[in-house]
Amino acid sequence: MSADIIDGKAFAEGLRARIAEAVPTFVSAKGRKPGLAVVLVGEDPASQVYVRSKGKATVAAGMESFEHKLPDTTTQEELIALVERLNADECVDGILVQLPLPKGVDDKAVIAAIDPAKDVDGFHIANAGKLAVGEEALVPCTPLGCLMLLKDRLGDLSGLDAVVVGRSNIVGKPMAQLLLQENCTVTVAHSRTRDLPGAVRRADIVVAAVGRPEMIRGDWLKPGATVIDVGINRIPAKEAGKTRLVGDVEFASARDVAGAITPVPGGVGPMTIAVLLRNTLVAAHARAGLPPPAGL
Ligand SMILES: Nc1nc2c(c(=O)[nH]1)N[C@@H](CN(C=O)c1ccc(C(=O)N[C@@H](CCC(=O)O)C(=O)O)cc1)CN2
Ligand SMILES: [Mg+2]
Repeated sequence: MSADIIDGKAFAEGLRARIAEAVPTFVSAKGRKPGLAVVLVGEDPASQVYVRSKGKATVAAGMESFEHKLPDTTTQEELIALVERLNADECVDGILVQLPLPKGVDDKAVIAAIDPAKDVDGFHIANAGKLAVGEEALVPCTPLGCLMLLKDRLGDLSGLDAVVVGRSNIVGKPMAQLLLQENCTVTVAHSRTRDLPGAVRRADIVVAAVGRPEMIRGDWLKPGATVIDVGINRIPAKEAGKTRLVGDVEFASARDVAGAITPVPGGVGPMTIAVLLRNTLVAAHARAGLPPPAGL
């Protein structure tokens, strides 16, 4: 058996097109574009690439992009002062502080300063709490993107066994909450789980978000399982001095056992930015007292 490949890049392009079609409704109602402010502190090369992609995607969707690039000498107080200015800016519907932040800046304190209504990353504890109790919330982009791919592939998830490998606040925990809301039986596994292959083998749905290159192997999987690989790990390639990207799942062996699998790159990654745009439009509508945009 060879698994179907879940094309996250194509799904993300479709979602971005639907967002671009929905934006004019907001513009006609409010007389301005929805606005997303992205804050980058320091010179991390990967973060610079992600921030540039977010800015371009925002403009391509017909929204306003406000980029704030600060030196890595920026203090926590200075960063929080900027967040507070963005909270007060009526033209800003979404605020995103790119992670990781430089050493010495406490990301928890910075995220806590963001107005929860503008928290398009869904990282604020007010949004995390709402998600946990099943209230309307802004939901972290990567897990919401994973859920969209799962529902597109499987339809109703009710009653399925799901394992989430990884318990981060950004992916693992919100992913587990989203799957619970879909009536899955959810196991959250992590580095101290005693029998990780056993937990994975029981699952119809595997979401891998541990940050360990190719850790989950094909012989751990239940035949026909749907595998969502959140890992983005750069490892040395065969050619000297070169690197390649791999996920947390060993793709070659998993492909022979799974029913469907996301590739790395081109699976979950592109969904993160598409869902960010979706969350920005959702936040803009909510702030304006408009009904949520349909079909997103
Ligand atoms: N404030 C935030 N910081 C970070 C987030 C986040 O959601 N909010 N997520 C990651 C980085 N990230 C977006 O910020 C991101 C990572 C990866 C991709 C992506 O499309 N990856 C490609 C591969 C890219 C490559 O070739 O290197 C893929 O998987 O196909 C998009 C966004 C951490 N910080
Ligand atoms: Mg993790």
